[in-house]
Amino acid sequence: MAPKNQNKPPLRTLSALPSDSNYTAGEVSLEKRRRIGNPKIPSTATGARTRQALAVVNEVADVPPASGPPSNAGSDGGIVEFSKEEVEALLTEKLKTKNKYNTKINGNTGMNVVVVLVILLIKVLTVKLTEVANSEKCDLMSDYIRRLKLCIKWFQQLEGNYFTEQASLSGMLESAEKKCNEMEVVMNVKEEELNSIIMELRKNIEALQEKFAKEEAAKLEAVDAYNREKHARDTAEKLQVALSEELKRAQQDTASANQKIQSLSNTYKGLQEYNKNLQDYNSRLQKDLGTVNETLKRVETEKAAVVENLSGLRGHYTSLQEQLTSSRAVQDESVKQKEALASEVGFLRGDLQKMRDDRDQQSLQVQVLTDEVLKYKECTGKSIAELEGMAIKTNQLEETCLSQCEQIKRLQQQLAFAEKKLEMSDMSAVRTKEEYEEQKNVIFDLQNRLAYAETKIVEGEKLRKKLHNTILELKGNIRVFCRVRPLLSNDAVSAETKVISFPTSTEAQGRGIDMIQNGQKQSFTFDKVFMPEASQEDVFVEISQLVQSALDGYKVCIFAYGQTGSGKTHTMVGKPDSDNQKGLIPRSLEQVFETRQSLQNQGWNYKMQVSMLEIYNETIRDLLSTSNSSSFDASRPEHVGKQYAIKHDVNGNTHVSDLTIVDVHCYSQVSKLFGLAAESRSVGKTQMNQQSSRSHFVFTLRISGVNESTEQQVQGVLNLIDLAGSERLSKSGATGDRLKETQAINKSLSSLSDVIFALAKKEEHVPFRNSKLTYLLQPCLGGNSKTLMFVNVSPDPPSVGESLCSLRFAARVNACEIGIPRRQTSLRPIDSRLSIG
Ligand SMILES: Nc1ncnc2c1ncn2[C@@H]1O[C@H](COP(=O)(O)OP(=O)(O)OP(=O)(O)O)[C@@H](O)[C@H]1O
Repeated sequence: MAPKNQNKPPLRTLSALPSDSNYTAGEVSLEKRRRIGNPKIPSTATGARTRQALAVVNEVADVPPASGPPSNAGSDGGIVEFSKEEVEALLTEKLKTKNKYNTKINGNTGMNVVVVLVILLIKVLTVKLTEVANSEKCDLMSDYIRRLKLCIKWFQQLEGNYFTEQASLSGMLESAEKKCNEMEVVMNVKEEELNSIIMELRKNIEALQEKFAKEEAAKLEAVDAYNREKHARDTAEKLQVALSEELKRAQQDTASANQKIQSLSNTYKGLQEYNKNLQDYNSRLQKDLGTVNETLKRVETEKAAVVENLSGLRGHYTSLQEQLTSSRAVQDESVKQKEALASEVGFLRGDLQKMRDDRDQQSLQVQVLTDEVLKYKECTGKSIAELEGMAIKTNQLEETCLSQCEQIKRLQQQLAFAEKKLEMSDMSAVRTKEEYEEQKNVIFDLQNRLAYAETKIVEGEKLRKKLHNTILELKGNIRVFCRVRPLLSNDAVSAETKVISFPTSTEAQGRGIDMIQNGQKQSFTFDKVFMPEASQEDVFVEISQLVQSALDGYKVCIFAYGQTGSGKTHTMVGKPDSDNQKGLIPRSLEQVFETRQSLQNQGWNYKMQVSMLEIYNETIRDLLSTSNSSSFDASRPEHVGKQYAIKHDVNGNTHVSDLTIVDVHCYSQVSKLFGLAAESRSVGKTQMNQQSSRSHFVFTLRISGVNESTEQQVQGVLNLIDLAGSERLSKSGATGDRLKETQAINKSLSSLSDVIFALAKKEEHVPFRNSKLTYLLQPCLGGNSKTLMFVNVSPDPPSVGESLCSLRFAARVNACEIGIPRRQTSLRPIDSRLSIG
């Protein structure tokens, strides 16, 4: 970096200052200073003035003047200028004349001139005072004093001028320095500006260089492109030339083909004309044939006329005979002429003989020549054979050539056809590509829409699940349906003994049931009451939503509760092979598999597992175990060691050890499993429809669903249970094993009832008795699980007591669930039989 003062303007020396008015005084003062303080400076310009000034002094001091007298000599008011020499002369003069007054002055030559002069003046005054008497020298002294005064005055003035000049110079110097500083600031600013401009310019240069490089590259590319284009153009031109030649040939071919076409068309026209002529001819012939036929007819008529004329002609014949004789006379004359001519022929024959002789000689000559020719021919025979061979070969080659030419033509035609085809396929490929691009865009659009629709579906599905669950929750997580079976043929039927009726009031319609016992009517209300005529389908419609909940990942438990023979098995199982009579279990499974199929499109993949067990006398039996036989025997080796222990994990899933769990993919598989289970039940298949079921049948479907696209997972359980029929111990009259059986059933039903009842009341503490059925179902009964209880009722009058028992329990559950306070219900406490342990 340049030093700071480098850019400063050079300071002006006084001598370098311009000669404008501001500096005039300075110049004058400088000149004066030179004259006074610097004796070395030659001052020829001031020589005249010096002499003039000295002249004034010399005139007074009696010094011979060099020029005329000074203008202001002797005047106190005028300013007399003194040069250094004059001042020195003045001092020297004084020293010469008055050396005795001041001997120290020589030693003070270096003092200030003014001080010296003042001292001198004082001394002179002193001398004047002391030596006033000396009148001779008085005048000289007074003159000398006057000049000294003048000199002092001049010096004072000079000094005053000098100070003012110094002040003005210092002011000028300051202003110059100020200006310099300002200038320096301006210069600094300008320098910065210039630096920034330089930077910008550098950047511009770099950008321009980059641009230049790019443009250079672009130019090179353009040159390359130009070269390529040029090359392409050359080849195109060559191609054009070749093509134009081909075009010419093609045009010639076209012209010849046109000519051929012309000739062919001419021929065709000729043929057409010929054909036309032939047709005309044919028509003419047809016409002629007509005319000939007419002529023939005419000829026939004319023939008759001719026969008529024949007689006339015979007369004419005789006249002709006469003409014949005259003609014979003429013939005789002609014979004579013939003889004359025959002699003439004899002469001519002699001439002919001569001619023949000549001919024979010539024939001999020809023979000789022919022999010679034969010899030649023998000689050339071989060559001819070869020639012929060659000719044959040539012919063959020509034929080959012709066939090849034809082949070439055919190939050329094929080539042209193929080229056309190629062109067309190129065009179609371009079209196909365009279509492909369009299709791609369409597919992309569709994919976007699909993704959007899928997200919508997923959202919709979530909403549906939520709403579905909300609806079910509003309906109640524990619901109770009552189903009354129709009277059977073996039921005791009479109009008077009708024990069940259904209220028709708006409030209770479809939900209420009245039962009469001993003339007293008892009313019950449920979520839904199915009358005897309700079909299996009607019942299923009401529970199908729960099946959907199981697919949505909830635990669902549907069971049928009721007295023996009230229709539990009919409701839950029915006749699986009959479309109308199949029960809830087959229908639910059908729905599950149908829904699984439809949900597959939404990305859901379900795994289904089935297990079926029976709880008989508080013993769990695996109905799908292949080792099962028609009757259960705990002592059998295959049954030994299988504990079927029930365990619940932290996730609320139930596991039964050793229980057979089968993966199923369709309803038919489950149907087969039903057959297997039926054979394994404690009541044999053949006895199933005749005997009451004395065990609880638990069908469990575990549903694991994964949706990979939405990364959702569900774990649902569907328990479908056909409970054993309840029976009063007092009524059953059972003893021994039958008594044990009934006690076990009652105990488990009582336990289950207590749990459900507690859940319905939303009690925090759920009672649990030592019942395997209750323990097995426990996770499926509480929390967010959905429970549906069917209370099956028989309309058979002898069953009224049992029916009332079931209805009371179910009605209480229902009343608790829908929030009716316990004291407002007119229901009696649960039947004591349910507490029997
Ligand atoms: N809604 C109905 N319609 C027609 N018949 C029915 C109906 N309900 C039950 N039945 C018939 O009544 C009889 C007894 O029914 P079911 O065996 O289902 O009773 P249950 O309650 O299962 O008896 P248990 O407890 O002794 O097993 C059967 O013959 C059955 O076909």
